Amino acid sequence: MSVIYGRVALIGLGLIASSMFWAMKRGGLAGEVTGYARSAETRETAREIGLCDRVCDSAAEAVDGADLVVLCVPVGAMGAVAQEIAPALKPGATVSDVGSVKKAVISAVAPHLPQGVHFVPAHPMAGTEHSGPTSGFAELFDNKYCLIVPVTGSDRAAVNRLESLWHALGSKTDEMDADHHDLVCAVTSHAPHLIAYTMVGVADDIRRVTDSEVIKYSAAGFRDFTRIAASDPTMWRDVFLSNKDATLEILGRFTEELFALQKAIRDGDGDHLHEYFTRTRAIRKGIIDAGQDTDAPDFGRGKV
Ligand SMILES: NC(=O)c1ccc[n+]([C@@H]2O[C@H](COP(=O)([O-])OP(=O)(O)OC[C@H]3O[C@@H](n4cnc5c(N)ncnc54)[C@H](O)[C@@H]3O)[C@@H](O)[C@H]2O)c1
Ligand SMILES: O=C(O)C(=O)C[C@]1(C(=O)O)C=C[C@@H](O)C=C1
Repeated sequence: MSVIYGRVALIGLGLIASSMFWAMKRGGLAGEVTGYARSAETRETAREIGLCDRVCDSAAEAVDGADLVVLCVPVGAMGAVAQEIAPALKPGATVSDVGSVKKAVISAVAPHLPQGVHFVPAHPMAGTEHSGPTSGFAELFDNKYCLIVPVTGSDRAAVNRLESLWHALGSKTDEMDADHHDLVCAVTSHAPHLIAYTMVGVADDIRRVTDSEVIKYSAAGFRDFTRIAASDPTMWRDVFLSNKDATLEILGRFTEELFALQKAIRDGDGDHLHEYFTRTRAIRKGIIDAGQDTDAPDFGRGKV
């Protein structure tokens, strides 16, 4: 593959930025990648592990001369970071982000960007429960979607160039508007995380009664919940506070359905439970048939 941006700056050196860096190196997609993180400890770790060609001690220094700047900080920090880097941005540069919420990030970032700088928000639908500079790996984005959320007046050439970077990082891309993005992610990612956090919290309360049995006897189902519930607290606090409306809408529907299932159990309404579980099983089969569960081992195929 060939160089897509001469100079890329990554602001915030955690899971997503480090994975982008290793994937850019894998494909030779950037001439030079600079990086900046707020904490001196993170910058030191980045230097030690060779994360970024040059780790800078200020955000302004990192973005100086960059053709692409990617904001990889928690959603609640995006506005302040945009304000900090704005005076140092090169005219004609593209600013993008990888935030899990789009409407709030666009409102926080766009007002700070000078004329002549292109803003192309994006969101890779890929991650793990790990965070920090040592957690990234080049394959994270392979076969995953990256959602591109152009803003009003986004320059087409800048959007296409960013999409070509995500393709070269291994991802498929789709474009959508911010409202739609935030609703889709509330369903597919944000509400599920809150449910996992809650379930693990409930188990932790019960553990005090049953000693360590909850962990000792937990099989795959609960363990998967604990993986999700181990995700970074700062990141997820910011996601819920920034995608309030869509998350509350989905949680409202979730609660209604939960109550209906609760009633079916109390009433001994097996038909209701069976129909419901048959419908959800078909959804899983649809995902696998569409080849979208790239993490699923073969045991899933053909059996559901
Ligand atoms: N983790 C995921 O699964 C995932 C997936 C897709 C998108 N995202 C989004 O990507 C972004 C980064 O997430 P991550 O998982 O890489 O997080 P992370 O916690 O691994 O890394 C965040 C980095 O930002 C730095 N940081 C925090 N505040 C800062 C500030 N004000 N200025 C400069 N640096 C600052 C932290 O020190 C850390 O290095 C978030 O907006 C998140 O919503 C995360
Ligand atoms: O795989 C995981 O651990 C994730 O939580 C990744 C996940 C998701 O919910 O799918 C988390 C947040 C994102 O913004 C995008 C992807």
